[in-house]
Amino acid sequence: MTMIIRGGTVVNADRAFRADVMTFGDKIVAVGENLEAPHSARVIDAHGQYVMPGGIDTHTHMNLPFMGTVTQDDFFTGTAAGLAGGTTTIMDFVIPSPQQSLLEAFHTWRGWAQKAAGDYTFHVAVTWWDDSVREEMGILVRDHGVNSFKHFMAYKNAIMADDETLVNSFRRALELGAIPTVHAENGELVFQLQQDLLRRGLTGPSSHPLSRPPAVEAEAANRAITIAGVLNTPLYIVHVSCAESLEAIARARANGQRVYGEALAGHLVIDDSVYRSADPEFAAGHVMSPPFRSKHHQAALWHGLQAGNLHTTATDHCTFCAAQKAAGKDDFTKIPNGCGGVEERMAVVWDAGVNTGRLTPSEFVRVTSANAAQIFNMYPRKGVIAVGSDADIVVWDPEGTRTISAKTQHAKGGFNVFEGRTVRGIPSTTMAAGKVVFDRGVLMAEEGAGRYVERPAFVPVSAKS
Ligand SMILES: C[C@@H](CNC(N)=O)C(=O)O
Ligand SMILES: [Zn+2]
Ligand SMILES: [Zn+2]
Ligand SMILES: [Zn+2]
Repeated sequence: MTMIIRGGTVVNADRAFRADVMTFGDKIVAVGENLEAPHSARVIDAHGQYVMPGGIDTHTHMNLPFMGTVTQDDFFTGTAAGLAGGTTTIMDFVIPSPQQSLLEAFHTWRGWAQKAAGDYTFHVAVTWWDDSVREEMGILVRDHGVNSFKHFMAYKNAIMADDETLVNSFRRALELGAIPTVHAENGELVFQLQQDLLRRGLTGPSSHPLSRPPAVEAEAANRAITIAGVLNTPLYIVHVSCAESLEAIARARANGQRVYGEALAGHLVIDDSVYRSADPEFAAGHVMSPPFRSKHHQAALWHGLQAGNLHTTATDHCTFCAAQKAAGKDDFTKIPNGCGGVEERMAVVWDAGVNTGRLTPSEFVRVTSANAAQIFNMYPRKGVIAVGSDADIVVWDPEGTRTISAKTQHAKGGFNVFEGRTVRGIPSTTMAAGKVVFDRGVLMAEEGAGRYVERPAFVPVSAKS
């Protein structure tokens, strides 16, 4: 099936230019002005609109068993919601329990993801260490297209990685040409601050941010950066939420260290006043880690994106409904951590980034798609409108508006942290693997149409000779 997207302005990370885009099957086959197309081609009118690479969300958790329950969105509903928002690839996480085989967990997650409507790939978490973990990391890189390994420095007594695991795993990742990534919070400090708050009877959701102050995040970010520096490995820090972590990243990068940072759309526009709401259900709905921060930290994150010390935007989409969140109504440490956003990310970043002049359209593409594709070695298959690239394309209406609400969202969970926010700049059409999956408000996601995206290891040049 040939499709021709006519009359739009193509926006890649490097430039924006007037061009038609023609696709055949799941690939882009031509980009240029006034393209000749077969009469049978389906025409998509993009006049007055931008034609951009499909979004890549570097951080989601569909179907995640966590804190005694399972997220509301599975791989179908979660990827379908992403397609409705212009995100055509998600990067999710395989999270083995301590002592569980990484390979066994990988195959379990692969099974869950069969129903995905959009493309997906996995970071694999290293939650424990012995020689078998070392061996299986090699198999995952060599045979299964994994090139990133996640480490939770938080979640003591659950999936927290201690320094022995961090150092061994970082070293192994370097050997394999894979990149280590971290959830940077000092899990011991969080645990003890939580116990202090509970002992004082401060059991409500407003205690959540008090147990995870910025310094608790920055300590772990600094530690991960130091370990990576000593071992000479690259490092990707997920959901950077505070100025102090950003300072650590900026310092490391200024010293030539290869450190990347990720900002969540929620952290960019929502502040910590949500935890002081008189409605505990509303406050609990915003419990995620790291917590939403003050506007001071939000400003720092925007500066980080503009300065090139933050590279990607993501969501950490990890949805729980009110009944699930209520597990912690008498003890905030039992509130399942996580919020949604996979559908709203691109419109929120466009509205708060491009409409305010913080980001150009090309910089928007850089932080919503291209950088993710390059950092995780999916470029130019993903992250660019170019001949030979996947036909993952979002036609973007810069004047279209939408008021975000749980009532109209496609994700499950019945709650939306962006509730009531009106955004200007929304997808009018999303194409995934050459198929129109979202068009003028109508979602046509197909269960199982999504593909697992293998990501080759980064092979040192010397090894090629
Ligand atoms: C478990 C997962 C989702 N939950 C969260 N961020 O609060 C994460 O920590 O990234
Ligand atoms: Zn995390
Ligand atoms: Zn996460
Ligand atoms: Zn429920």
